Amino acid sequence: MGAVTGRYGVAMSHKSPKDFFAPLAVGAPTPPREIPARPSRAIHFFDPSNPKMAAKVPAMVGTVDVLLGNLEDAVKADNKVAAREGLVEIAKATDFGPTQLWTRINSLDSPWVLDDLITLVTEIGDKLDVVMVPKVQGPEDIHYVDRILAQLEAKGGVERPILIHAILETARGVANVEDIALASPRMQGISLGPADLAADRKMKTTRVGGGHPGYLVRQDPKDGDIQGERTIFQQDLWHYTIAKMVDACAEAGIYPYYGPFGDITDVVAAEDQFRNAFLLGCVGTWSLHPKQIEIANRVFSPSVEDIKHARRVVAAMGDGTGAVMLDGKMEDDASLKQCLVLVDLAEELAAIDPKLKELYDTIEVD
Ligand SMILES: CC(C)(COP(=O)(O)OP(=O)(O)OC[C@H]1O[C@@H](n2cnc3c(N)ncnc32)[C@H](O)[C@@H]1OP(=O)(O)O)[C@@H](O)C(=O)NCCC(=O)NCCSC(=O)C[C@H](O)C(=O)O
Ligand SMILES: [Mg+2]
Repeated sequence: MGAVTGRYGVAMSHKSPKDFFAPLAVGAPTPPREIPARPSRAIHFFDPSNPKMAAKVPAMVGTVDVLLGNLEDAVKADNKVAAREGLVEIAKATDFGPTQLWTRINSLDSPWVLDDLITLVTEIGDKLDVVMVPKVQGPEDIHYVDRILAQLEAKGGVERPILIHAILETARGVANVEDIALASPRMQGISLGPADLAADRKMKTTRVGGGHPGYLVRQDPKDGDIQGERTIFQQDLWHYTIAKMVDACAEAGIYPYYGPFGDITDVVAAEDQFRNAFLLGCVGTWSLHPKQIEIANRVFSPSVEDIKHARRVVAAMGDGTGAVMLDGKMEDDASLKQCLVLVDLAEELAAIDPKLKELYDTIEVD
């Protein structure tokens, strides 16, 4: 098949389904056909060049689903090499048990990223689960990282393919989100990067994620009295982007995440933001401070009430077809499927979280 023309008349070439799943370097591991559903409720960021933070990492193993050594923004330019080397040291010295180890590399237009990839994959490639790539603009960025990872995995003798996670933090990235999600069999997921995205879009916010009191809808005036008391409803600045990202991820069979919530002290609003993302289909969020881990673990685990209801529906639906009445509400094949999303998630989480297992095991279905 010949070349086709994509957006803006740019020539695109086809790849056969067989080639899509072939290693991109001789000796590299075969890319995965499915991305395993591993719990990742909180992706906890730490700066490996910060001795205080680094010292806390070993004790966090088992308390958080993902530990992420951050090399990009929030690490001072003078500390980039120290952060990279610090991550290698921590990874070599730590047994991560059930906790995944991820990294966020520097952006693809930075002078550090090539050394980030070379060092991390050849030194600790066997311990790294996922490489998070910031400021992804389109599938070409994923193809670039995909090929380099394959070359380095082959060079370093890495036996398990390292997965790729993209951050959605440019307007062009949002426009291309479906193509990004489908760009490689290594794609694990996508996170919202609200701070960079706001800047790139020229939104007039100065916060790292969360809402804004000025983005609102006001109740209509009563009896034409525009000066009278009127309720205001603050709106969600991120709804459109998160929903678009969730659809792209669902189509590709990968996982969507909310990103950072920068107001560390406002644990209430952080919980709201995380819950909105959970309800909309995200599987997790970032944690920037230890106090955000507990919030994320709680919000991204189905509640006892949800699981109790879901199991009642599963039991009532028998072979899964037809319609039944439960507590005055109609349940059918489609609501059963929604309930199974929660039941399956509870099982995945219970497998790695003994406290949740105990909690879910005690639920009695009447
Ligand atoms: C936000 C922080 C700068 C706050 O740090 P600090 O002022 O030190 O907080 P505390 O005094 O409350 O800290 C108490 C102790 O806990 C340790 N600590 C703090 N944060 C972490 C952490 N993330 N991991 C492990 N340990 C942590 C402190 O060292 C204190 O220790 P001790 O003194 O021994 O008791 C800081 O939390 C921080 O830098 N967090 C990470 C920030 C980050 O990674 N930012 C980048 C991601 S967001 C982003 O990039 C935007 C996105 O891309 C977008 O575009 O939207
Ligand atoms: Mg960013």
